[in-house]
Amino acid sequence: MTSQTIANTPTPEQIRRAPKVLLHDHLDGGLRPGTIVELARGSGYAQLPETDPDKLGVWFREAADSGSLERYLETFSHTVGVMQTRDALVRVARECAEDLAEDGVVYAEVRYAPEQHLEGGLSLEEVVEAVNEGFREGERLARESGHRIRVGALLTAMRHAARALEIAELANRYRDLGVVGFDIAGAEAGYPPTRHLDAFEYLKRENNHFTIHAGEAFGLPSIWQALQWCGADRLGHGVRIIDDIEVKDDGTVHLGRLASYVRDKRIPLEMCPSSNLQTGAATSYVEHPIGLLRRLHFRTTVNTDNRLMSHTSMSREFEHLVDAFGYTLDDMQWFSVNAMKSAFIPFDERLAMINDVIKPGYAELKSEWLFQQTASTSGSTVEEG
Ligand SMILES: O=c1[nH]cnc2c1ncn2[C@@H]1O[C@H](CO)[C@@H](O)[C@H]1O
Ligand SMILES: [Zn+2]
Repeated sequence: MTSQTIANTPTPEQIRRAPKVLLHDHLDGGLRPGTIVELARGSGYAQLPETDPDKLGVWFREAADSGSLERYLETFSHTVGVMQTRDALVRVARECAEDLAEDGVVYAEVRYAPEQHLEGGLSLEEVVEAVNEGFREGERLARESGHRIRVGALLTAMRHAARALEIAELANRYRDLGVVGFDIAGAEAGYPPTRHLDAFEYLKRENNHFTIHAGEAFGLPSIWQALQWCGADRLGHGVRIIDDIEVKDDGTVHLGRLASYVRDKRIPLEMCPSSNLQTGAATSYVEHPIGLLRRLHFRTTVNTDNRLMSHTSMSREFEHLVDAFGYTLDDMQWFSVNAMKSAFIPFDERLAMINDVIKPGYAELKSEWLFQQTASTSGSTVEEG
């Protein structure tokens, strides 16, 4: 191993400081346990399984660790349950932006389903405006404590419900006003994305952007529909694309037509390793398809999905991947640039984030070893030649 590769294996501290880009994070999957307890107390929500924040955090992680997407999703009734007022939404969104910024995320697209936050009498518009306000506050507070982050919202429609067109119209109305795109989420098996074709066709006519949760709890047909019937710009998870890739005994790799299409068209895959382990979409970090997909140069990105349920953060996801695959700061930069290229904000802004924020951030981290080595070993590892 050369000194360069030793230095390039990032420490947890470097991973945290590295500029990271997050495309797949659910607002209602990332609350601080302490906030849930306080919001429940304030609103009279009495169904929480624990009222001690630490125990509640453990409860979410364990309950979500069920091996099935359906059971994983049941835990959201408690977070959604305390997000029914304007103040609660502003607070949760503000803390989300602050927590991501603290973790070194410089750009995030955070999604939630407005239709799930109407029980306290808010309108869809009031929900969107409250969340946007929280994100703006969080960005400002982050800046005051020395972090820079930009957060855009994705509006999600629930795939078992029938409000997708309405939510797509909402996303279009709030375009350039804090909302950057649209998504569908919820149980995948039995709810193919083509159920919501009208919403996707509407968004295409409006030149708007959308991603679809596909290839998580269901396989290739779901990915195929999301791309070829619905026209998704990105795939939420998409891990099952691995079913269309054959690795032969001699190490050669054969891609089926769909996997080839995904790679050739540079379709971004929003991969969420820890979440996949909990829902049974993958068996371990080492065996997670992200390793192969990155090697094969698919447009792979690293994401959190639900920081609360998966007890994770962007830094933790990268720590797991560094452990499993020996990734370096160069790999981290590759994932981050991939994610930024795949964001739903305008091209010039993506480019500026890549050239003026992400690349300089990694260059700074990557250069640190030069100075550390000079100071600590004063030339003892210099090779003759
Ligand atoms: O990994 C996932 N797959 C599918 N649906 C999900 C996942 N994580 C969260 N949600 C669903 O998206 C809603 C809006 O944020 C959440 O309430 C949850 O039901
Ligand atoms: Zn998700």
